[in-house]
Amino acid sequence: MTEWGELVDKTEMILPNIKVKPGAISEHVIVVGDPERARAIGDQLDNAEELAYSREYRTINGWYKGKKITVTSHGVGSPGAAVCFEELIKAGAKKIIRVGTAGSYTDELPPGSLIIADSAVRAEGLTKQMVPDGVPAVADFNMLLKLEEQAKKTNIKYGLGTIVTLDAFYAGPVQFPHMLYKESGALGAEMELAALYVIARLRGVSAVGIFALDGYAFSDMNDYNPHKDSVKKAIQAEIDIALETMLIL
Ligand SMILES: O=P(O)(O)O[C@H]1O[C@H](CO)[C@@H](O)[C@H]1O
Ligand SMILES: O=c1cc[nH]c(=O)[nH]1
Repeated sequence: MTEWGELVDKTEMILPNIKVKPGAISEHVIVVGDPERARAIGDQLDNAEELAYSREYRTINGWYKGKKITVTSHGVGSPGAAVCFEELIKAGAKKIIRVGTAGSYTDELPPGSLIIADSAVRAEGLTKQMVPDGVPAVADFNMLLKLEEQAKKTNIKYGLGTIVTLDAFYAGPVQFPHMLYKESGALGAEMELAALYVIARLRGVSAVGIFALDGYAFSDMNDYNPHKDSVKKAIQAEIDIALETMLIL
């Protein structure tokens, strides 16, 4: 008897949200929040081709120094980003580097410097619906070492440590617990890394994250301006570090 599954032509299958076919991407994937950043990275690749631009998810294939790389934007916030990470993994992603921006917790890492995140605090809601409390959100150790190896070759300042993944960007009457996390050892805050680390570990793939600091997490986000030259320079530096890391993975 014919099984229902046999009637589905897998070559015609398309992932519902990122709108990419399984197998159409590289195993080496860079993920970024901003579709414009995805395009900018695509501009640095040879023979770049946009595979899809669906919702906030823009996916570009290209070649960096002879290595096939895919770049995808995942938008802002863990739930939407998680959809992207899951579908990228279904499409064939095995080594994922998040190239993001974050707010700093410390004067030792001023705007314009970088954080390489060995771990993320799960201060968001998405992973709580997926795995129990206490499950850590951690980087792949090998990818972390390789990423730091490349960062050391540059003269940009970076810190290696924990980043906090939050859901809210603009505060309400409830204050963000930034000071508590800072005193607990975190270096900065962003909005998607914990989801990436938890999902990568769950699905058996590897991931790491690097962040350009675009301000201080404690400051009033109504004055947020991530478009300063020093931040643009740091974003370019982390893109270069991520691309060079892909060559040795
Ligand atoms: O610059 P990206 O990669 O989007 O990362 C950070 O910037 C966004 C907020 O402006 C959030 O997505 C946060 O995680
Ligand atoms: O989530 C983010 C991203 C960049 N800068 C911040 O302060 N927070």
